[in-house]
Amino acid sequence: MSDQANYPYDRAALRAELRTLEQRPGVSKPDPILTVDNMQRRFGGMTAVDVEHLEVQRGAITALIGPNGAGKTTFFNLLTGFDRPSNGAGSGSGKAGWAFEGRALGRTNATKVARAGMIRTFQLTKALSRMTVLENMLIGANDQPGENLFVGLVKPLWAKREQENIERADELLKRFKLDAKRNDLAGGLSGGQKKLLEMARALMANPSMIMLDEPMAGVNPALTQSLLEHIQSLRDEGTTVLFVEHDMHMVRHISDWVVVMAQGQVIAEGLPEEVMTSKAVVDAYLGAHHDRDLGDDDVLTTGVIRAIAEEVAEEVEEEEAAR
Ligand SMILES: Nc1ncnc2c1ncn2[C@@H]1O[C@H](COP(=O)(O)OP(=O)(O)OP(=O)(O)O)[C@@H](O)[C@H]1O
Repeated sequence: MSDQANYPYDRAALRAELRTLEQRPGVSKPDPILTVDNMQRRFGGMTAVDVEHLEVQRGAITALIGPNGAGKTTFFNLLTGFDRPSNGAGSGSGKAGWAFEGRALGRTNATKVARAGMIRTFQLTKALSRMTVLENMLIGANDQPGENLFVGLVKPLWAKREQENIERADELLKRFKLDAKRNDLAGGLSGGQKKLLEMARALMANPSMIMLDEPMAGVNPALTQSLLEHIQSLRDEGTTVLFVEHDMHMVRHISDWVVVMAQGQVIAEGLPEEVMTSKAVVDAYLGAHHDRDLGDDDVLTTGVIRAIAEEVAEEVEEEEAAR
């Protein structure tokens, strides 16, 4: 799928390498594709994001979890140029600095971040819902003719590029089993199909890293497995995946590494089976939920945390017994 189709992916080797790392916030990774330093975002007197240092491992699926209001979406917005850090960006002391593939992104706008290969998914807005599935896909291409005056002026090149984009869109629609919906309005798709379209659209730009904001939200069980498989196959083809998700079963099953945020800070990092049951993490969730009435759609309730902790403990015991 991505340009790194020949990436020598070996999940066991990657996991083994990650297993050797110290499990603490800000730990260095063997091959980081994204590094973040000193990123702060305040809204009035409230600090929504305060990340001292974070590295995202190339080729891995990294989950970003944390209780409601932890700052995950704000952090995504900052990384992708849709928001600006309160402490400014650049290399000066006290400023936020972040680099993708070694390239500083602090002063880069959202379009350029996307061109650099870091693409996030977007929910279907009203305007996008009124467009067809194919039109949505074409919007995802990084080199839309309309965007580039020079290409727009050179008509034959323009037509060729558009044809290539259509071919790529058709390939992706087939892969995501949306080809039968190609000419339907995107607004008419089911919740799960919309999620697939968001992912397929992001892939039009051939990203080296894809950022998914709650890929499982609103997806019915029939499509859950298919979404999980798509995410895993992206990773297996060499695309780095960073995703925010509340569905802890999904996090546990597909992540190679988990980063936990609470109150704007990274409070823990590690292997899913270890970090998700660590005391600091459970306390962060319980603390956040402590004085609040949980809505029905809060997937991560105290009961779920306990159930996962028990499930993980059983698996660890079985693994140990098998050794
Ligand atoms: N534009 C804004 N103006 C004021 N406060 C904001 C704004 N955006 C986010 N916040 C606040 O910043 C904090 C972090 O919010 P954010 O949406 O990033 O958290 P989150 O971890 O993504 O939460 P959730 O899991 O519920 O989506 C919250 O307290 C939120 O109310």
